[in-house]
Amino acid sequence: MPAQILSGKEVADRILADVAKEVDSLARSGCRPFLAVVRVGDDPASVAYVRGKRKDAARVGILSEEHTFPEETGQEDVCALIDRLNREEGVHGILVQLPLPPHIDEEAIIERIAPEKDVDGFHPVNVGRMVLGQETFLPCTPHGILMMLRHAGVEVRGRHVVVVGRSNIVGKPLANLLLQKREGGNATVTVCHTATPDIGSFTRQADIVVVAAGRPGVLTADMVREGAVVIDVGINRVEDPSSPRGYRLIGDVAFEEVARKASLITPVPGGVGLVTRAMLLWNTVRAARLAQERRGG
Ligand SMILES: NC(=O)C1=CN([C@@H]2O[C@H](COP(=O)(O)OP(=O)(O)OC[C@H]3O[C@@H](n4cnc5c(N)ncnc54)[C@H](OP(=O)(O)O)[C@@H]3O)[C@@H](O)[C@H]2O)C=CC1
Ligand SMILES: Nc1nc(=O)c2c([nH]1)NC[C@@H]1CN(c3ccc(C(=O)N[C@@H](CCC(=O)O)C(=O)O)cc3)C=[N+]21
Repeated sequence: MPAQILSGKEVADRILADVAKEVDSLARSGCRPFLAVVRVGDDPASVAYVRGKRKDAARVGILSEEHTFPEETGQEDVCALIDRLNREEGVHGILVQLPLPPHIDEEAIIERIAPEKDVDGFHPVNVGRMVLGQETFLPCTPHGILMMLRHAGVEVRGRHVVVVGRSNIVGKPLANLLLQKREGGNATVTVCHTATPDIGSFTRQADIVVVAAGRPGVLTADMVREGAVVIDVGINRVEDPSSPRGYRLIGDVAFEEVARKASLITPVPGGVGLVTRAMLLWNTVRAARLAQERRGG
């Protein structure tokens, strides 16, 4: 039986409808949510992300501003911009696109962002709060994946989830959220990475496989159990002269063959990425609301 497609569009549209309502309510009290995006260089997945965010923000009435630096920009210039954005009352969310070029100290940049404006949920304070199960900005991609599973009626509790990838922005926080003793969690979680020998021996045991490796073809049909749920996070560029941009985006999963075996699978494009964007705007309106409350509004 070929898999059903778990589309990100439907999930994202629902979230964005809620976000738009919250934007209206904030606007009535004189507050317009504002997101600042900082990009250094031209990482392809970041370019795709920025393009999509701008579109979604405009659609729900969130103001967004992009600061784009050339690849060779130094640490101090990026820090100076973050300091300024931290001070600006009208800026509610700050997102620095990752990865940063190798000469820039990524950790120092993330720590520079005021935690209350860290709509990515990457600041150590927010990561700590998340791990402890406290209220905070949840990282957008892992949170979006939980929303997609819930939307599709996929029960996570008691299931074995195998996550391929352990980055700070996807794999690690996702594994943590799935593990937590609360709604949307309670899974048994295995995390694979480049030091894992024979990843297939783990993914074949999974009820749910999430792939966030950043390499096409990391998950093939022989690596999944019949009826598994497959979530593809990867965003990879492949040349395609027939497409207007000269390239198209594909995920990390060998989609055609895996779809023949899985029960449910997310597409790329049109999957996790769209929901990630919606969760970011969700965090942005929440940051705006919290800022307004702090000012006594
Ligand atoms: N759709 C969306 O919303 C988003 C998509 N992305 C995309 O998802 C992908 C992953 O992103 P990100 O987590 O930031 O990437 P990173 O490159 O930071 O991390 C990749 C992780 O995957 C592991 N890995 C890489 N290759 C393999 C392999 N062949 N087998 C097993 N493990 C492997 C790495 O292991 P090790 O730690 O050992 O190096 C690492 O832990 C990228 O394509 C990115 O563009 C990212 C964020 C959001
Ligand atoms: N600080 C930071 N936070 C991130 O969350 C972050 C990041 N840096 N760096 C890059 C990766 C990648 N990422 C994507 C999110 C959505 C789409 C997305 O919207 N994809 C559309 C396609 C868009 C298109 O076609 O251009 C889709 O899959 O349908 C893509 C990529 C977030 N990331």
